[in-house]
Amino acid sequence: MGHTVRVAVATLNQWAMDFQGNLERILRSIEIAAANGATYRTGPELEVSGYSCEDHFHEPDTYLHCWEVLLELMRAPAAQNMLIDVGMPVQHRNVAYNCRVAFYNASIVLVRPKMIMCDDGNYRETRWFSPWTKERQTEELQLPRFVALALAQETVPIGDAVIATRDTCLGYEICEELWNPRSKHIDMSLAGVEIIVNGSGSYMQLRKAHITTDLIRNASYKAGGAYLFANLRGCDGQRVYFNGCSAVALNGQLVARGRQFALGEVEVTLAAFDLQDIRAYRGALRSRSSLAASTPTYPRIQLPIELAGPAASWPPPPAEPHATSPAGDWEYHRPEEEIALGPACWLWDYLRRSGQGGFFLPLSGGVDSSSTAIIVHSMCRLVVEAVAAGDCQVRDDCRKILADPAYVPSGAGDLCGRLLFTCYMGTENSSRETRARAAALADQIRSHHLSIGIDSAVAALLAVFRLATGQTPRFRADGGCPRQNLALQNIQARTRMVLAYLFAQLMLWVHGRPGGLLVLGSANVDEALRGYMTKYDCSSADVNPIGGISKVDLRRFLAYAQREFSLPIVAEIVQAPPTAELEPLVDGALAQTDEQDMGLTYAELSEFGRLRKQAFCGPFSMFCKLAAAGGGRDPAEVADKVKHFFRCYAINRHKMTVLTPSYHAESYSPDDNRFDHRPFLYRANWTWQFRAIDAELEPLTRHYQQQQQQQQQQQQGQQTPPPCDSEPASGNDEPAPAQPATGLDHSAAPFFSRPLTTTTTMSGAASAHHLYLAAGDGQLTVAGGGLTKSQSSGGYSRMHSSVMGKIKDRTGVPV
Ligand SMILES: Nc1ncnc2c1ncn2[C@@H]1O[C@H](COP(=O)(O)OP(=O)(O)OC[C@H]2O[C@@H]([n+]3cccc(C(=O)O)c3)[C@H](O)[C@@H]2O)[C@@H](O)[C@H]1O
Ligand SMILES: Nc1ncnc2c1ncn2[C@@H]1O[C@H](COP(=O)(O)OP(=O)(O)OP(=O)(O)O)[C@@H](O)[C@H]1O
Ligand SMILES: NC(=O)CC[C@H](N)C(=O)O
Repeated sequence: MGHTVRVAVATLNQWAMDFQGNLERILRSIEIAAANGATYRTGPELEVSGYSCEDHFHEPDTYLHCWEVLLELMRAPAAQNMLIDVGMPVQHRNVAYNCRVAFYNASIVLVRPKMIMCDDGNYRETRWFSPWTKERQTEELQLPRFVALALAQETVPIGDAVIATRDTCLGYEICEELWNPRSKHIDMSLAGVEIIVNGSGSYMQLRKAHITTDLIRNASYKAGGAYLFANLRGCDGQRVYFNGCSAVALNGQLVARGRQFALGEVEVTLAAFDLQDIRAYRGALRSRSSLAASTPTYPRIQLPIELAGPAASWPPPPAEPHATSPAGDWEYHRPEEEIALGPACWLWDYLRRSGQGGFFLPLSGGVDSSSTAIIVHSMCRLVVEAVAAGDCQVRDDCRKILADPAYVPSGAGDLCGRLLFTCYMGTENSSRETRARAAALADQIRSHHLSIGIDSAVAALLAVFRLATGQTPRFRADGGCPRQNLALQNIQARTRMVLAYLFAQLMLWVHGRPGGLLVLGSANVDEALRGYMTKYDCSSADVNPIGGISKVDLRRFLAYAQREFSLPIVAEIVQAPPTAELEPLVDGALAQTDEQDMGLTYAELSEFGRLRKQAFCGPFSMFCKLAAAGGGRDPAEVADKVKHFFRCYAINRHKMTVLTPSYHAESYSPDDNRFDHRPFLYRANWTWQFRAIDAELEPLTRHYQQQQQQQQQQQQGQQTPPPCDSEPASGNDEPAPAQPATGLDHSAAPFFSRPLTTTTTMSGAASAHHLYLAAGDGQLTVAGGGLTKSQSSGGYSRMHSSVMGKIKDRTGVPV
């Protein structure tokens, strides 16, 4: 008798409503598990139906087909003599639950419904499912008649129970239950559950991967035991990319892990661990043991089998290409790598599942469309690597897309030349430089490139207008008013979109291939937020891989791609000032740059975007935060920028309702369709809110002016005493914090570039607000205790300004 258990954790690239494909992928993972001697197999959340079925979870068919798939799995030869659980929706007494269903041979052992739902970000679980709220209770689930008949089993326990085998005990927490402060693994592990299993549907966001790993590691460190985390990976039919990273942790250490980004549809992470190590570890945690002694027990479903076996009986380590182990050191991808890999994998899923023959991209030679082109190139690199590594699924998908049954890519360039069609669409306002940059990039990534002129199309449309109205609109440079100037820009931009769809439909016909191309969009998140885009121009496309990524991160990505993918032209693309090139040159010089046009820099926009969505700031608190961060800026200037931003945002919010579906990469995404639910008809002058800013501005401006005077005096060599309200309170100064690990790019942040310390404490709601405010980046950097309450009793606003006066930067200068 051994004590060592070998477990298999499956990472699956499932597809919502693809019951056939999902069944095959689950089966494949079971076969790999069996071939590698695992006695237990688990997989991701809702793996049978796919996670993103959404309102299909209201359809009885979805439940029916899940039970049908389950029966198929239970009958499979590879599934015999192994404890297996799968994620699927189950209805019990007219309530739908998101469940793990455990079975052994021909018997369903337990149905464990999810107890804590996820409703943040892109998640909407309570729209379809209810949480199981009866703690440590089970009921009998009446199996559907055809299942009962097939299995000769009428009912199965459903509820908050665990499975006790002869040698160990196993329990479930499903995805969000790990993220919640009352995580289910805590009570279960105190009640003697040794193996905690988490089937997840966790999607990727930039800089998020470490969170899941930390949670798993911490869970098994504090509670002891084995923690099995199985996640989905890829695009299952929605904007998100499921994040992979399935892992096994034991007593605080990761012992096996799967990949975050990969094209393979099935990956099985194997791990073996000694149950005695869990017992020894837990026994030595004395505080845990005394708590465990008084912890109420769970209903235990007795299963008379053994999960452990003598290691000698196992087959030799896997020759399987899809099996990975062990963990080694967990390496996180940097954000720029995440951009290179995540959207690339997502695009691959989208392309092969859409049945289209490739991509068409209007390539302007600017940062955004170039980033999109390079992401497709990155996708081609991944495809070539996977084919070279022997992934037949990827090879076959590739052949199907290209309609070439014998195709083997000779390199990423070769594949890119067949999959990606780029097109520069110049007008008389386009410069030689952007045309040349687009051509050079196409050459370096080896896309199939065209460079065309669209002036005749624009002229034809304007002729129709002239004929109908007798009027000829003029550019500003020729004496036209802003309305005419804008209309003349937008007609160029929209003509590009019409032509893009024409070329996408016909380019494969021209090349003698069947099918059409998906049109790629490259509008970026910040421009969308500001409304600096033409509705239904090339920002409207079939799909947009960069629509959730800020310009700041895109630039980092381009720098990375230049190096890693050897694309020298990218240096020029990054350095060139972003411009739309829709207005005529003035005296041969560029008359239009994006930042000038927008009245905001991209760095500022990025900051506003974060404050609006991630910090939930309205105009007033956005102003307060930015004014507090100071950076030596005139508060009046900050107020103007904030108002300008909110005005533009309000006027243009309607554009978010028709944003092209894009890869979800950031929690500040303004995607109105799924993620950022707001009105699209605003009172754009924000009367009430802007008045609050103005009231706040007055004392701040006074203070700012004082400060300016002081600095001038200091510069003139005069020693002047500091104003009384900026006197440091002794003992309260803390050293300036190290650069916080919040993901904020301080090098690019215009307002928050200086970490702050404060010399005051505050009380009540206002103080909490402003403590955070002073830090400006989610990190409290405030000296503790010892200060009097604000003298102000005159309400929120006055208290705020008195506090503001006491906030200092690291050199002690009040801001
Ligand atoms: N609340 C509301 N709900 C629904 N629709 C609303 C609306 N308010 C206006 N509209 C409609 O929206 C339309 C106006 O939006 P739109 O046509 O986009 O036009 P508009 O926003 O006026 O102009 C496009 C903007 O993009 C900028 N731009 C500059 C350079 C390059 C590019 C580029 O794309 O290459 C763009 C340009 O400077 C300008 O700020 C109109 O049809 C109007 O009736
Ligand atoms: N001269 C052009 N040729 C081809 N496509 C263009 C051209 N100008 C613009 N586009 C397309 O229209 C989209 C929106 O144009 P816009 O001027 O707003 O560019 P952008 O969002 O700043 O992107 P980029 O950085 O790629 O120029 C671009 O991303 C690109 O796909
Ligand atoms: N499916 C879920 O329960 C998601 C849980 C979690 N909040 C995540 O982002 O991964």
